[in-house]
Amino acid sequence: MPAESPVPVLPPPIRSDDPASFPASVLRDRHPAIVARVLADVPFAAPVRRSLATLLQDPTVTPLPRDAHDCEDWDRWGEPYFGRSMFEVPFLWAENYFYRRLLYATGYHEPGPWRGIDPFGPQKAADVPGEEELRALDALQVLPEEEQASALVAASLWGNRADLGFQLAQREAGEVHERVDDLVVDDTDLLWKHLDRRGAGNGTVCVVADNAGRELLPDLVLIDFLLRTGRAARVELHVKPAPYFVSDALTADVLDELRRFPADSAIGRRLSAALRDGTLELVTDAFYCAPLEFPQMPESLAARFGAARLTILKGDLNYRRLVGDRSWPAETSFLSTTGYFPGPVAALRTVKSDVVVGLAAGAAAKLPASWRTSGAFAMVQVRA
Ligand SMILES: O=P(O)(O)OC[C@@]1(O)O[C@H](CO)[C@@H](O)[C@@H]1O
Repeated sequence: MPAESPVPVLPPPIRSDDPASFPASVLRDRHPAIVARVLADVPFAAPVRRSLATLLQDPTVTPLPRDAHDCEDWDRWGEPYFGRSMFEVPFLWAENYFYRRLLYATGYHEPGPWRGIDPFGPQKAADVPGEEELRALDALQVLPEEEQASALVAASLWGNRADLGFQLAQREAGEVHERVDDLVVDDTDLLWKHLDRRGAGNGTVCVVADNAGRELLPDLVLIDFLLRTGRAARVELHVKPAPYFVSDALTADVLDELRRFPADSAIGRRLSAALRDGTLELVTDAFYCAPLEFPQMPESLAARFGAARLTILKGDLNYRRLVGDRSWPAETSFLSTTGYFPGPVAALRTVKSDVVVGLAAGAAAKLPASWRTSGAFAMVQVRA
């Protein structure tokens, strides 16, 4: 570890026990709004509606029912927390637990007619990119390569606002924030410099996706650019194995998105061909829906990231899992919190939760009070 990046003292994990905090508002206000929307969108029968209501009424963390296929994993992960309130356990853990219980209630994994039905499907379908967005991204191909590169990073970065859980909460609270488009850390040049250094790693770029729809579309166009310009010999697109945080992308969402490219779009055709010949590989892992952070990733993922030229992590939640969902002082170095990651890593994230590292000294104090949760600010951080 370089001298300027000593291993920082670990601050405590973020919890939701302060009623005035952002995490408390997520558990208290956002989760019920998410459940209400699922119940409005999908005609689930009474038992499902009852289980979802119970989940909201009683915040006590309990083991998963014995017929859940992964109950033993959750027994292990939940052991320190069973019997406690979701508001007292680490925030990241509590959120993961909420989504897991929601999927259990709707029978997503269980044998039966509702197996594999995405409870957030109707919301995802209602928020798809329009023809205009597709055409605008398509049109970038005529620009000089450098301009395409910066436009695509910006599109992929700001696409991260397409987070339906976040939008739902803002609408409920009547807070639609002004879109300031401010980058509080911008390592974009470093990102391209690293990718231009051909020969680093095995030529693979891993993209760990976040939201489907409006975020996934620019991600796919960025992937096409990386492949088309030789900045990546192959790309792995990592998606969630099950519905998660409302709008997170699944394999089915990638396929839906590819179908949305106009028939005359070369991008759509190239991406489908890349999937067929393996230069674009879809990857998923149970880790992505587990209440864990990247230091706890399985060997198989660590090996992929370790061999890659670069891993691009999209979104707020991946950021929290990368640096640790803790109350870091904002000036903590990005390098020191990501030193464990097995290969070069870039985070593209609009700031939608309290966790932030890598800011210049004094920079946070100049930002508006709600800057960590408004979604108006963003960061591109790279550890090459
Ligand atoms: O990962 P994403 O889609 O960028 O954001 C996920 C998010 O909306 O969910 C959490 C609160 O539930 C926060 O981390 C963040 O605001």
